[in-house]
This record gives sequence, C-alpha cells and structure tokens, in this order.
Amino acid sequence: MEASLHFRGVRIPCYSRTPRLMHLSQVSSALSPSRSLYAAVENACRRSRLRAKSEKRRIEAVLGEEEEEENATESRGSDAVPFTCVMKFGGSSLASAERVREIAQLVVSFPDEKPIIVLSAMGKTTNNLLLAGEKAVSCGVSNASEIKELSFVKQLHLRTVHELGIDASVISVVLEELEQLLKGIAMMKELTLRTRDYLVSFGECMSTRIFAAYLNSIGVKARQYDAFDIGFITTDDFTNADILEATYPSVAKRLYDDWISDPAIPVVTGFLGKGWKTCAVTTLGRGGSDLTATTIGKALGLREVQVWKDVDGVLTCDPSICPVAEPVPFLTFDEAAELAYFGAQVLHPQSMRPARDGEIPVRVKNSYNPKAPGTLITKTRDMSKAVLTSIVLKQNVTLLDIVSTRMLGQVGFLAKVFSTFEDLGISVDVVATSEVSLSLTLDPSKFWSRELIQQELDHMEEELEKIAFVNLLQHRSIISLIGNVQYSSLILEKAFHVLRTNQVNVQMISQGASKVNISLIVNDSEAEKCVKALHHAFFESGDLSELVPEFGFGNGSASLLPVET
Ligand SMILES: Nc1ncnc2c1ncn2[C@@H]1O[C@H](COP(=O)(O)OP(=O)(O)O)[C@@H](O)[C@H]1O
Ligand SMILES: N[C@@H](CC(=O)OP(=O)(O)O)C(=O)O
Repeated sequence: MEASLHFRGVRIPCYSRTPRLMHLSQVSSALSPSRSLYAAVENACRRSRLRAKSEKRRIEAVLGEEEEEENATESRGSDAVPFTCVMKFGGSSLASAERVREIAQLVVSFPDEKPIIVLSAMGKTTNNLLLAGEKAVSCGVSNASEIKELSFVKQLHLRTVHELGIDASVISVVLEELEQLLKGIAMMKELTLRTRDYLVSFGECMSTRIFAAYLNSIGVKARQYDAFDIGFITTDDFTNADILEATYPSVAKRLYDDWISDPAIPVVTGFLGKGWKTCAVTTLGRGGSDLTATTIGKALGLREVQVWKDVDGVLTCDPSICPVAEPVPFLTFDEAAELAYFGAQVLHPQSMRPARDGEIPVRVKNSYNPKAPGTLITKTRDMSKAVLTSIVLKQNVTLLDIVSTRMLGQVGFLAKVFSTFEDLGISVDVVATSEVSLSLTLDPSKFWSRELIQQELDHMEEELEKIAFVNLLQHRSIISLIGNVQYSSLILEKAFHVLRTNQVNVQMISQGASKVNISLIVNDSEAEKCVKALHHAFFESGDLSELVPEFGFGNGSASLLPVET
C-alpha cells in the first residue's frame, strides 16, 4: 500500500517533492497554535519527506533524464515556446455539436493566441459512463450492449460527428472498445477502481478526437493527444491520482518537439494520466481537467491558463444556492485553492497548485458569454479593500470530537490522533484543538477520493477509542467564508449576527492562521438557509463599507470589489 497523509482534503503522497510538503506545513500553521499539533504535523512532514526522497530516487531511475529535460525546458524559455496559453473547456461547454462549433469559433476568434486546448468529456458523459459501468456489473454479458447510458453516450457522439460533418471513423474504434469493456465488466461482475478509470477515459478520448477532427475540417490544423501517451505521469491512486513532477518536462518536450516538426494546435484529453508503476490509465479526480490545464501551463511556462465554464467566473456563492451570486473579478491562488478545497465545484481542488508554483495566471471565463471579464486568479492582489470574497458550502461532512482519556498535558496525544488518520488514509478538513481535546471534520462524500464508508468510520472510532473518548456527529456542513481574515472580527461579528437572527447554533469554528478562510460548522439541515442569509448580508445589502472605517463611508458594496495589482 502507498503511504499517504491527508489534510484538509489534500492527499500528500510519499512521492511529493517540496511544494506539497510545504503545503502541509502551511496547513499546520492554519491549525490552532498547539505545540503538540505542530509536533504531529512536523513528524508527519519528516516521515513524508523521507519517503519522498526514496520515491524520488526511484522515479528518477525510471525516467532517467528527467533533470536534463527540466533544464532543457527552462533554457527554452517561454519566448521560444510556440504556445501562449491553455484554453480548457469543460463538459458544460461541450454539450452538443452546436457547442463544439461555437467553441471552435471561440478558439479561432483570438488570432493572437497560440493555444493548447484541453477538453473534458462532452456534457454528462463521465456520469453516464460511471452509471453504465455500475449497471454492467449485474446486467449479464448479453445485456451489456443494451445499457441505457451506453446508448446515450453512443448516440451523443455519433450525432455530434454527423452534425459536424466529420468522419465517424474518428470515434468508431473507441466506441467499439467501450462496448467491449462493458461486456468485460459484465463478465467479471466487478468494477475495480482501475477499470473505472479506464472506463471514464473514453469520454475525454472521444471529445478530443472529435474536436481535433472538426478543427482540421475547417482548415485549422490540430493534433489530438491522449494525456497518458504524452507524459502525464501520476501516482497509481486510481480515481484520484496525483500528478508527478516528471510530468512537467515530459509534456513540455513532447508538445514542443511535435510543434517544431509539424505545427498544429494540440488538443489534449483533460482528467487523464498514466500510473507510473502500473502504466494503466488513471484519472485526477472529478473535475480534473482544470488540473490538466494548469499542469500544461506550468510545464510550458505559458502566459495564461483559461478555464472556460458555464458561469461568468468564480461567483460569490454557488449559483444553485444563491441565484443572485455575482462574479468575483480577482482572486489570489490561495483564495481560489481554499474555495476549491472547501467545495466550490467551479475549480478542481488541486488545480491551483501548478499555477501557483509556476506563477501562471488563471482566468475563469464563461464560454456562453465570452465578453464577460471573468475571474483573474494571480499570486497577489490588492486586499486593502477586500472583506469577504465568496461563501462556500460543503455538506454531508462528519464532525468528530476527540477528548483524551489521560490527564491534562499528555505528551503526544495529538501526534497519536493524527497518525491514526494517516494510517487509515483519512482526510481531515477543519481542525480546532486544545491540549487534551480536538474537534475536526472529515469528508465522507469525498467525491474526488475513495468513499469513506461506514465501515471505515467504525474502524477509525475503534482505533481512536484506545486513547480518547470519541463522539462522531454526522450530517454536518462546513460554511467557509473566504476573504480577508485581517477583517476577521468584522466578518465574524456580522456572520454571528446573521446566524443568531436565524436561530442557528454554530457547532465549531476554525480560523487558525489561514489568511483567507473562516470555517463554521452547522447542521446540514440549516446550512443552505444560513448560506442564503449570509450571502444576503455580505453581498446584497451593500452596507459593509460603513463598518470598515478606513474604507470611508457611503461607498456601497462596490468599494468591496478587489482591485487588480
Ligand atoms: N462559487 C462558485 N462560482 C462559480 N460556479 C460555482 C460556484 N460554486 C459552484 N459552482 C458551479 O460550478 C459550475 C461550473 O463548474 P463545472 O461544472 O465544473 O464546469 P465545467 O464542467 O465546465 O468545468 C457552475 O455551473 C456552478 O453551478
Ligand atoms: N469529465 C471529467 C473531468 C472534468 O474535468 O470534467 P469537467 O471539466 O466537465 O468538470 C468529470 O466529469 O469529472
């Protein structure tokens, strides 16, 4: 089993190099300032570092020239690279032939850009493939071809190629293979995580083949790439793989070399990689194409990564909860990462990491409304007039209260608790602690990771009960207030006023040393009501500036909008 450590939904694998280890130490400072907790985190870091070193040696042995290639990439420099940006289009932008046409027009409407295109699967293809796989397990081989979701996927793609006037042969082999795979699953009567990744990969493999063929058919030279064939090397954690450092030089070299020998717009599958030990297709977790895009951006040192969505940028709240949510014009990588970790579906939780490391600006745009300015995510921004940026809701989390069974001052209590989580591979989101007690949240839905099922929760409880009294509370929600924690008193005062008015009792609060996030834990049943009320108070009533003397009076909510640096 691969050793790994989870904090705040972030998996820190043993392969990691410095950036992720640094992230862990940043996370440690986000926790309440308890020495024992720091010690626990430090120990975990040390263990992880040692493992990372040995893994690094193994990877380098496998990949041989990694360092040389890295230097070669650096010396090429961004000026010499024939690409200026990544343009990533998600499933919501690619739901039909008409949308494919519009996206192609959008790509060519920026003549100054030399893009690398990253695509997700069309529409709801990934969900349909997953459902088809689940049905195949129990439907019997002779019925596998008739699975409703398979027919839906087939029809969508065949109709699309037909309507675009391109040859169906670009996807017919892929579709045949897909059907064979479902028959195989039906025969085996099981769907492993590895097979599940292979199954969903057909979505991105088809959308990119169709898009590249369409660009070529309208006279725009394009070349399709499967990410797993061009150097996207990942851990072997199927359904939630991590990109390994070796990916950056490999991908840069392949795209660059191909361009030099035969220039064409690259159209790359998002979401997919190749496990470094198994060599099997892996996926980067749901919504992982954003991460593919920022990885390519960093690999080639590009000017910008654009992620095209179906909303006008990152919004002040999930629009399905608050339809009046407004776009946030500017964000820092830290704010965007926090927003994504804490459940804002608009960005993949890990996607900011390569962008932050490579300092590549990320622009979130609306493919249905390209003129809208969107959200620009950069390393820094002027925070002097920013109070609250966005409210994020993560539902169905589990709250765990742990109280040491020993006396006050017991050495190593927190270290033991955290090593239990490490051993069980359980991800911790929010933590509040005193010397002998600890409250934390776990995310059982973990849609970008394996399921934390009841059995695992029971096992965890059993382990922790060896050293502590444990109280497990399910169906809780984390409301994250992303913004300028310099104004935390103001934010908290207002938030608590709203919650008190709505007769909601906050069960846990965590601000820690994070500069951008205050988390409040409430019951699931009250969560949406709270978010709506908070959004109304912070973003719809427009009087927040009056509470911040240095902002001056009477500026209204507009004065709270961030200013680009
Ligand atoms: N804070 C938020 N800002 C913007 N969109 C959000 C936010 N929270 C949730 N969403 C949802 O995220 C969706 C966009 O993300 P996603 O579906 O992953 O796009 P794509 O599939 O095109 O990559 C939006 O349609 C919106 O409903
Ligand atoms: N198709 C994959 C990967 C992805 O990134 O999708 P989207 O960009 O549509 O969220 C998924 O549905 O998870």
